[in-house]
Amino acid sequence: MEAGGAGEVDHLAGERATAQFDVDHMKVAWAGSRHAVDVADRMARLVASDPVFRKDNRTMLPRKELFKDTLRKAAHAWKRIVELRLTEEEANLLRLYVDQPGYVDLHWGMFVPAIKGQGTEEQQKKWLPLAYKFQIIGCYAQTELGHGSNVQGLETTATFDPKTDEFVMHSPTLTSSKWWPGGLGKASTHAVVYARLITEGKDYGIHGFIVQLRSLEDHSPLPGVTLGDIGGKFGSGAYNSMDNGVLRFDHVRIPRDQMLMRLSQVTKEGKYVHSNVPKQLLYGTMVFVRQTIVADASKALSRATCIAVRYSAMRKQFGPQTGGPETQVLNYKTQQSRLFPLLASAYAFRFVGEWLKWLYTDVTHKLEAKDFSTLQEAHACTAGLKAVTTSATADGIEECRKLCGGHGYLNSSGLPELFATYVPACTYEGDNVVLLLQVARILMKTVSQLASGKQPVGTMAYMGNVQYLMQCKCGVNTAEDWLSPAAIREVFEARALRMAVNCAQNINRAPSQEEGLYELSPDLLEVAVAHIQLIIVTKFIEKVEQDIPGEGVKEQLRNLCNVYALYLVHKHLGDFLSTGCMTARQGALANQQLGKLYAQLRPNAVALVDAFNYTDHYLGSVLGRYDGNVYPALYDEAWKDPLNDSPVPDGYREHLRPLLKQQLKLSRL
Ligand SMILES: CCCCCCCCCCC/C=C/C(=O)SCCNC(=O)CCNC(=O)[C@H](O)C(C)(C)COP(=O)(O)OP(=O)(O)OC[C@H]1O[C@@H](n2cnc3c(N)ncnc32)[C@H](O)[C@@H]1OP(=O)(O)O
Ligand SMILES: Cc1cc2nc3c(=O)[nH]c(=O)nc-3n(C[C@H](O)[C@H](O)[C@H](O)COP(=O)(O)OP(=O)(O)OC[C@H]3O[C@@H](n4cnc5c(N)ncnc54)[C@H](O)[C@@H]3O)c2cc1C
Repeated sequence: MEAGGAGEVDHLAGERATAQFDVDHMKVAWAGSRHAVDVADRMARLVASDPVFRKDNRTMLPRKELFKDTLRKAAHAWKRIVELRLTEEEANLLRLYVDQPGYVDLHWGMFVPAIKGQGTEEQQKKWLPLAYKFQIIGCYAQTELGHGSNVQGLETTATFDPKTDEFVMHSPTLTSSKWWPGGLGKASTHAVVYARLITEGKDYGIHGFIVQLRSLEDHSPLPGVTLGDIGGKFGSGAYNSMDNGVLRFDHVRIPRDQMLMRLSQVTKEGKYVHSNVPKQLLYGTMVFVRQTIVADASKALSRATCIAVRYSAMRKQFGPQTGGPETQVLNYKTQQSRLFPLLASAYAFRFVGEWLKWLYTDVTHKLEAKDFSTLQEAHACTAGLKAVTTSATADGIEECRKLCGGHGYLNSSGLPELFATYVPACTYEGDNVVLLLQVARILMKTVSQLASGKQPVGTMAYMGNVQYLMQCKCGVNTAEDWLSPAAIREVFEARALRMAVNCAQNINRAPSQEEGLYELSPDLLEVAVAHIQLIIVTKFIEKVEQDIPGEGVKEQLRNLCNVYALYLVHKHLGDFLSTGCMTARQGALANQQLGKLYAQLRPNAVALVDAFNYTDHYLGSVLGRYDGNVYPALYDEAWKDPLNDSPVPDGYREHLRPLLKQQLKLSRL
């Protein structure tokens, strides 16, 4: 927990004293409201003080024990949620702070939303109460051994039999085996299974079905159902607590009313009826989860930067040539230029995540009123932001590990496990490249419609300003000019639009649209990234323009926003120069200003990560401790490794002793 207890020394007190803003108010800005800070605080402390939720031994547990530990924690969490009558908000936070991937994530995160989004009212009435009380455990079984990205390529079949009013679920090939769903391997009793609907001899494509997989009596797989875990995954601990599973059906029968029938129905005679709604609503659960993944990116990156900032403030290496105390590594300009953009990105992702949640809620309300006009915007924003934020976060966690030097490589730093747990976010819920290509295709469509005078809306509205943005010149003359939000916004808009228009022109030169899209797909990725970065920068600017209480809080956020934007200008300078948005001199001025911003951020760095309000339990890092007392913690942690249980290791008698004795004999010859 945080420092302040009797006898504790705050080794970072000096750093905290230099902060130029009110940390308590920054906590509110980060969490979204005073209420959010208070609830999070209570739940984090509840978890941290409960011995069942201990996790410092997690990377040393063999897989079977780790899995059992996950079941124990999930059951205990549920017991506490019921005993304490926690609200949904409190329960979600409690699960977050337990911080161990497990079947409950998929049960609450995908199974329940899939039924809510795609089930009829009657189906929701039947299944949701069972799920809410954990009388059934569900997962989301979409991906197969042969196809994940290409959902329309899935092979599992659900063939309607009008004689018995049932669907027959079948896995016709090895590649049709469901493969990857979390919670499927060992825990789930039910799944929402995506399969090709076949009725009256016709294949109507992919639809969702609720299928019971295991007995509710003894948990054994039901007849015709083959189930198992797909095996160990990257890293120690990490995502290995999750039972990602394999599932095969051998002509398994389910009642007709277990097809999720909100979007389309099959009558008892076998007639297929599609409601008058876009087919893409079938992908609604993925859109929902992609939106939550953006919020999670800021959590993961803020954890990593919290560890790296605190440790860098405490770690010292080298000193002035003239002697004197050694230098805190956080004072090295190279350390700042690697770390501060990541800190700024954590804040940027937090605020764009907040905005995306608003967008998602708004679109959901419109869909309920049968207004589908914002579906494309929701898809483009969730897909693109999921891709850009998860890739940057995965890279950022690894950079934080390097920023902590050798100690960052130890499991006790928390960073290897954080990375191993986080990195599949670049793949699940849509491979990032596949998702960015979706965004790019929508951008290409928007460009092609500009000539007809159709005005783009939402986050693409800037493209309507094509006449101006295609020829405008950046007005920056001094480094300080880069502090203008209007100047920043304009270069990001001009870069994104010009890249999109250039790409569209190149595609038009190809023999066919399809060939053009295929040949230019690497360029299309960059077009999508430029557009999504514009959204993140814009939402950060808009956040800073709001009324933000607390001494110095707005100034710090403005500084972080400028760091984020100018770091991107520096990193993608090639784009900005090649599209003619700015000159090389203006690029140099941006970099000059970035250096000044880092210097202003430096005295606030530790307080800016304190504002995340993470307990030591949640951080799970000896390097990121609130009190900065790193060395005794590192030293103590080493002795907890099972290898140190005895001074002479197992295996000495069989493998070391004979070797050493033989060397002794040889030396006597
Ligand atoms: C409290 C919450 C806690 C949450 C905790 C969660 C923990 C997470 C743990 C991780 C679990 C992981 C789960 C999974 O991974 S589940 C499996 C996810 N799988 C995927 O994401 C597959 C990706 N593939 C796809 O989405 C589609 O196949 C793809 C979009 C790539 C292609 O679709 P399709 O074959 O239909 O073809 P098109 O590209 O031609 O698209 C046709 C039109 O549809 C539009 N479109 C596509 N997707 C969507 C969408 N989602 N919404 C709206 N519209 C969509 C597309 O733009 C095309 O439009 P046009 O016809 O106008 O061009
Ligand atoms: C930890 C984890 C948890 C998961 N949980 C679930 C779950 O609960 N439920 C579930 O149903 N699924 C789950 N999945 C599966 C996940 O959704 C898929 O792995 C993901 O959608 C990627 O699909 P794929 O594996 O088929 O990759 P592939 O599509 O085979 O990707 C391989 C490579 O091909 C590239 N590629 C593919 N298509 C294109 C294209 N059109 N253009 C250019 N490049 C392309 C990709 O960029 C990638 O580099 C999980 C996966 C992981 C790793």
